Amino acid sequence: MDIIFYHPTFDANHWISLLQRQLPQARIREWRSGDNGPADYALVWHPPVEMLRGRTGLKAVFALGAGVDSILSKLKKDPDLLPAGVPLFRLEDTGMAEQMQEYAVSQVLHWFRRFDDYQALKLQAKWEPLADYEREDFTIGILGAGVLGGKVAESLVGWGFPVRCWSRSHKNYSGVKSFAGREELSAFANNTRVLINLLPNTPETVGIINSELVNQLADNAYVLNLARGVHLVEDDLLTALDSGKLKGAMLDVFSREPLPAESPLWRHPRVAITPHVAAVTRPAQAVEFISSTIIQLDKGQHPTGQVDLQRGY
Ligand SMILES: NC(=O)C1=CN([C@@H]2O[C@H](COP(=O)(O)OP(=O)(O)OC[C@H]3O[C@@H](n4cnc5c(N)ncnc54)[C@H](OP(=O)(O)O)[C@@H]3O)[C@@H](O)[C@H]2O)C=CC1
Ligand SMILES: O=CC(=O)O
Repeated sequence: MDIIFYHPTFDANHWISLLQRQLPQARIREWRSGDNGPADYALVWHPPVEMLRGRTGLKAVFALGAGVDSILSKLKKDPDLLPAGVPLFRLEDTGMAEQMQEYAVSQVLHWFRRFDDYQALKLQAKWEPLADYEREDFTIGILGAGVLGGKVAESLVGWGFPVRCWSRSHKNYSGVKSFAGREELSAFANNTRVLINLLPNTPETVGIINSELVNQLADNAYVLNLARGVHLVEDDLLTALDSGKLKGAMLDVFSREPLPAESPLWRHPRVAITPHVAAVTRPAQAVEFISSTIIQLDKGQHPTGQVDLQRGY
């Protein structure tokens, strides 16, 4: 079995040695421009078109992340990016769910315990105990209830918050109220105090966090965007923060990354920012998932993780 690997920034030697341990029989190499040698599987992130063009003999391509929007948007512009008929797989969890849980739980607790207010008071040297928030007034609404959204929901249920989720199809997560489809989006938003986004970037989800949605949230609501910048209409967010509808926002992802220095988001006192680090690819866990998927494919089985190219996730 031949495997080719390409990532613009990852340490290819490290990945190849991890893969080799899991798949000792495989011949694994870093792909470089001009390499037209044999390949059964390709592991990629932002692959050059030349890498996969015409490789119809591939058994699968693996994206080295959870979101495949960058690959699918390039594919629209250049159909040679992925050989027709070859399945595309993405990383399912591989350590990202735990990171998303840490991020979401810590930020929800930060807002729930009013650390944002205490930080503002501290800057004025004011000693002022504030009234506690009640959990029943702190409904958490999670947009996207898949691999990552489902796990984040589970962890927030564990902290005793009322949790609801919104997805394409209804879910049956313990302690979580499920809403599905556009027709239930308003009911989902109504009374949501903390809106967490874990949707994939598809034509249906772009711009979903806009004035219309935000105005349906509870008053003094918060937005936590962990998925993709294009989901959020940044001007609508700033308007809602300035009008007082929203109390705060924490953003990990932006429509332009790195976020340009002139963006007003950097300077807004109630916006917190991290540089797209909510959940990073963990090589050892990713390699375990990819190797096990390869073994299942080689046995003619149907592993999970295949991207539906029509649906876009
Ligand atoms: N900031 C970061 O560091 C990272 C961000 N991400 C982002 O998180 C996203 C989610 O990842 P993951 O949980 O693995 O993805 P999944 O594919 O497992 O889950 C996606 C969820 O979104 C729902 N969904 C998709 N389209 C719609 C729609 N049109 N209407 C309603 N619901 C919809 C799906 O519904 P259904 O279940 O019914 O199909 C599913 O519940 C990734 O696509 C990526 O963009 C991922 C990793 C790191
Ligand atoms: O944003 C990261 C990903 O894996 O998707």
